[in-house]
Amino acid sequence: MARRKLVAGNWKMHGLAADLGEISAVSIAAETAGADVALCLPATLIERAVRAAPGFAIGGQDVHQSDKGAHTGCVSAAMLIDAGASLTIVGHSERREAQGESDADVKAKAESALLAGLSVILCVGESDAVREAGDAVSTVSSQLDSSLPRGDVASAGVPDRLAVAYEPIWAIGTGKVPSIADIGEMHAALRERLKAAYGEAGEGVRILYGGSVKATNAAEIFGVDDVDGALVGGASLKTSDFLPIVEAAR
Ligand SMILES: O=C(CO)COP(=O)(O)O
Repeated sequence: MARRKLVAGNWKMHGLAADLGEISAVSIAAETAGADVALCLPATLIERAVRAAPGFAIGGQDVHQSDKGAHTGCVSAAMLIDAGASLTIVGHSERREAQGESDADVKAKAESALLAGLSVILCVGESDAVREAGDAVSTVSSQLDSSLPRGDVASAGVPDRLAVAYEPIWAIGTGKVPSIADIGEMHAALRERLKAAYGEAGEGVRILYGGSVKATNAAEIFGVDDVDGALVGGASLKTSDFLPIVEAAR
């Protein structure tokens, strides 16, 4: 099945008003790109980015599972939408690790975001130790099984508004990338899990690769079956690094 590629940048804890020019430059290039393009920004920058780049897909990096309440420091899906966001990341390994988010938390976050009308990039990925032990595919498959939105929420958001990002933890920010064969094996396994969860609709869910994606390796990674785009960290911060990756997805 032909799926349009999605190249999303995750700015993590980077980005000030001085960087709005980078965002508007990406948004202009995105108008003629052969792929969908998005930037997931710190919450503080979302509203100004939406003003600087009208019509461009701006996202958050996390969302709380509740609509509102006594959750100091958290942001709800309604708040992201209110700021002009159209998507959000959930389940990034940096949050799973540092904030102790479980698969059940990630599932609840994805369901809350989809119900509110956001698109979701749901991240999964294995540690170095799991990869070394030969358990990467089984571990990440079961992580996906227990993080995926289910029930009525799933049918409202699948396949158009859900993407999965496979991000091996050991490849994030390290310059290390799995072999092309390993990426292909993992993405094929995740496609099977998506079809098991959603039937044929699982064919439409995009599976992104993330972890040290650069202009120099993007084209080869995008050529792998069931790689439907990328979630890019460090190389999304500068237009000059990011746009060649977007171009490689054409
Ligand atoms: O974590 C990532 C994107 O969410 C990947 O980060 P890097 O592209 O910097 O390795």
